[in-house]
Amino acid sequence: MNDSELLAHELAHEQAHVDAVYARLDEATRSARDAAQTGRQIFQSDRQTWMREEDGTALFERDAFTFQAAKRLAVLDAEHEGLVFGRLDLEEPEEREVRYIGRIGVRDEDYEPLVIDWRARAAEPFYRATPQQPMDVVRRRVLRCRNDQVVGIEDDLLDAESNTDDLPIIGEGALMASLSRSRGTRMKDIVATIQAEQDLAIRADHAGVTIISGGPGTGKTVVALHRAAYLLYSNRRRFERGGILVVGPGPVFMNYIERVLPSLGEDSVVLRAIGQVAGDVLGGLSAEQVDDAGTAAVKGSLRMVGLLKNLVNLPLVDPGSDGLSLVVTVKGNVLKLNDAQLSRIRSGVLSHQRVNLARESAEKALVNALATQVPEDADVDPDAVPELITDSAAYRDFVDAWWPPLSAPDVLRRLGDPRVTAKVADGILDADEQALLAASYAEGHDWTVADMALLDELVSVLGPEPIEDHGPNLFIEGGENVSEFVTTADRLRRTIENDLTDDRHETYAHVLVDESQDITPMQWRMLRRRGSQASWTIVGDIAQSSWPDLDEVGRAVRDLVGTAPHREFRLSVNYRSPAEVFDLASKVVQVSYPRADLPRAVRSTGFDPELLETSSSALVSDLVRIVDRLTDAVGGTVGIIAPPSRLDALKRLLPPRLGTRMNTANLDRVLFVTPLEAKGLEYDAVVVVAPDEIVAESPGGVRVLYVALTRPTQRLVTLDVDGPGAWRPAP
Ligand SMILES: Nc1ncnc2c1ncn2[C@@H]1O[C@H](COP(=O)(O)OP(=O)(O)OP(=O)(O)O)[C@@H](O)[C@H]1O
Repeated sequence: MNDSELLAHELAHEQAHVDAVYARLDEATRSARDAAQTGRQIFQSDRQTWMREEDGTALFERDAFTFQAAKRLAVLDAEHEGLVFGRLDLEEPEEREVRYIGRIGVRDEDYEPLVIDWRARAAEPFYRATPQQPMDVVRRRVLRCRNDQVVGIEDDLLDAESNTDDLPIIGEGALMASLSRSRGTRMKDIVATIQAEQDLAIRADHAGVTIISGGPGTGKTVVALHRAAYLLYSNRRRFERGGILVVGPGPVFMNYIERVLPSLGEDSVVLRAIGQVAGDVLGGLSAEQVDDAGTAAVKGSLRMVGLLKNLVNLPLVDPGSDGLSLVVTVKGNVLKLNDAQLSRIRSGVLSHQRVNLARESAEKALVNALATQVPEDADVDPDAVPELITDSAAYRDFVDAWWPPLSAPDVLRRLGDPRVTAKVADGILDADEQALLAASYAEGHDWTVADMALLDELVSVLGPEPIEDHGPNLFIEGGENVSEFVTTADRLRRTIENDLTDDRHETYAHVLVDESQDITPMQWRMLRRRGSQASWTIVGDIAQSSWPDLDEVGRAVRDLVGTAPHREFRLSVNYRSPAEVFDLASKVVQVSYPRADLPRAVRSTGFDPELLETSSSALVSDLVRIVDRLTDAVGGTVGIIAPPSRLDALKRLLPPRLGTRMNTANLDRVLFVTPLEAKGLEYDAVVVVAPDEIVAESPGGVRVLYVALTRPTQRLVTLDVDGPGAWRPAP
């Protein structure tokens, strides 16, 4: 057989197995549908009985495994590259064993595995076996499928000693083939080509804190997402019920990664940009806008904790020159509390209760203090005094102004008044920092990402705002959906048990934080409220941090770890950047951050980065030419990474001029982002506009330029404006 006959023969052979898997799944889908139907009928015929989905399923235990597979198949994303993607040929003492590996496990009628779930122990050798330690694997085969058709095969021979006459070896390796494919606007899963060091991090124990570090392009994000899928597989009860939260830097990034988990058959993980995390206690409020570097540094700092406490304690009512006072007349007796007495009552109550939960106690304390002033010989029934006080208009008006329910946004907005900021920030922020803070809350400002953590902090200091009680809602919507029925009942029970002392944070059993080097200390506090009982996966690279104080970043993670069990993994290979590009990027970052963890780039393209120059007036026309050329040169995306001060103008001016040369499909391949928005993303070709301005405009300086330079998978062009560029490394 010649090579192409051999390939055709092998493809046909693998296709036969894949066909058998799909046939079995069709059968299982039918039986799953019948099972759901029967379950629903039982549920509907006896609505008084509590019916759990598991109980319904138990009726069909004879093929529960395949039933589950069919259920999970329903959530598998259509964009993935095939349900079955791998095959292992193992040398067993008796005979050769063949194992097929896939996104989900499937068994035949005799309960024999047709496909093993990639997360199962039996699939481990697919990822871990090496020629040095073959783990009994003779040949590892990656199958490339388009829908249910096998279209390609890539083999690795792991045990060269073994007799492989019956095992032909095809292709040049799956990893390289996968890395050189064009990138689209969505991240793809790597389930067919996970590397051994990545596999260790994915399958690490769930308890405590798992830290995954590594330079740009080492697969930290994609590994973290596969870890979420692995945790659900290995401990589904705990993590599906308790929930897994994945936090990333911004909405563009969240859109970029959102398809990975569905392509692995998982849709129960909550993905949130850091500006959306506090939405659970803020009525869904979220933010995308970011502050300028100086303001962001102030708002992210732990010093805000003390400042916000001062803010909450600052009375809302203007005390006037004589200070606050409360005067009530009861049957001709004048009762009075002065400023100092009122302050004492306020701090006494707040020493053990939060503002929004303490109004009742504060009123009790006020009434007691006033009642003791009624003379003993007064002509009043002592038991009637409290009611006489609380009925008086003077008392009611005073209490409403002195102790109103406070909303976190209203409280934070008070910082827009420089006099308020000066009072609460005295001894905490210097004058310049106070001015930045006050200016950022001036009339008409929008909430920023950093504000979300401050609002969250305020909610936890204030306590939840009292909500109007309309009584529990006993009507369940969507009654046919059995699992929702249970969830609604659970929620109801929780509300009754926890009542008002509940902070209403959503909490999770596992929290996975990506780009953790950019999480500010205030944001860590916000995240920890969502994971007080959780285990954690923390992913990041300090050398890409845009936060000015790197020690603070390290301290925040150490605090989180505390005494919990923890483990660290370092990923050492850069799968994204061509060696030519990464060589330049490493030289740039090392100048300002010599400790940067630099991975080894595995690919080279033969194209050196192009370091070009232009002038402000020629910038747009030069960019048009460059982008035009790059869209021809690469099959996927072209990213234009520009400093924030230039981005809007480029977004406006460039597309109309590009449009005259390109069709719409090509225009969709051109994307405009700031370096901060580019975090975690990648493009086939990248133009970094005005690198010196990127350094100057970002709190992280050169580290943020490093992020921009490490985004391309194939071509890099830098474009200095009005000068040769101080950022360029010495030749
Ligand atoms: N084992 C693998 N097989 C195929 N592709 C991989 C593998 N590991 C990583 N990649 C690819 O390398 C690229 C970089 O991965 P990822 O974005 O997860 O890296 P990262 O470490 O988070 O990068 P950064 O820190 O720069 O954001 C992605 O295109 C990813 O699909």
